[in-house]
Amino acid sequence: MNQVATLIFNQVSKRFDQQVALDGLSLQLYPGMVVGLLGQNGAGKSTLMRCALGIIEPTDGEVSVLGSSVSELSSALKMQIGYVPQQPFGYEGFSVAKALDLHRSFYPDWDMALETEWLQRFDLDPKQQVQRLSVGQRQSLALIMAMSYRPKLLILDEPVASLDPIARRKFMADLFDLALESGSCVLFSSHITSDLERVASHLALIKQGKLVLFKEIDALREQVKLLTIEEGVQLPEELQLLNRQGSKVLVDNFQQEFAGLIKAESLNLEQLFMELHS
Ligand SMILES: Nc1ncnc2c1ncn2[C@@H]1O[C@H](COP(=O)(O)OP(=O)(O)OP(=O)(O)O)[C@@H](O)[C@H]1O
Repeated sequence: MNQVATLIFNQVSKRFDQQVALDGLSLQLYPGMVVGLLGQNGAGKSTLMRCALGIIEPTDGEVSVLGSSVSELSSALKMQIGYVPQQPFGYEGFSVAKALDLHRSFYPDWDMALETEWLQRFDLDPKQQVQRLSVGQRQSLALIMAMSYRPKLLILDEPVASLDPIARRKFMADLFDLALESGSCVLFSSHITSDLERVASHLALIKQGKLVLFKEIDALREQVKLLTIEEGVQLPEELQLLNRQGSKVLVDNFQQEFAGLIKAESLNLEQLFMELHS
């Protein structure tokens, strides 16, 4: 790939006292990717995102964003990054319109038409006071604020957790369109595997701070398989072992049948997640 990577993690570790939150994690994301980040509670998803934003510093390793070390990002590059945390965020005492006015003033590339369209999509009333919005409505407002300047890197920490199913579906579909249209790279975490399967171009799976799988969603079904094998069978070298329970073996990079293989099953994302953690 000749493009400049939007986000690079190079052997990044983060420890909080004795707690290892990220463990030698390497990852490269490029424009147009919509990357779903999946992992158990406490796996390190938020820590990864906060390192990518420069909110916290890694204990070891390097993070670079849009070609610059994250600790030395210029103001111009910072304006190319959008972020919605798990729990947004201030603007109490403001109406939705006033909050947007203020937020917009920081971003010269703000797309007013996009803002208006998304206010309507989320059915947000510009006259409503921010502190009277429901949790889901606040989340929607935070999303509009993070997306309306069409950032090159958009980081969303469980963006749809508080949205109702209709708003969630719409949001996910729009997110994908927006990324395609503007060449943005999107990194989002979600525990809703069906959303991930539907909209993400890539899956990044983390377990105890380690990246155990990073793959195009379309390649998952073909290459990640739950194998049942005969006792004592040696696995072919090309297979990458993800988990093992007796004769059941979860592998990546499956290519062809081999002697001693009884069965090879494809898994959906939820099944894969369960098998990886069994
Ligand atoms: N500021 C902190 N101080 C101490 N430990 C922390 C801090 N932030 C995160 N951790 C620990 O690091 C680990 C990873 O946490 P993180 O919030 O990244 O997980 P997560 O995958 O986002 O979880 P969830 O799905 O529950 O949001 C956890 O064990 C957590 O307790």
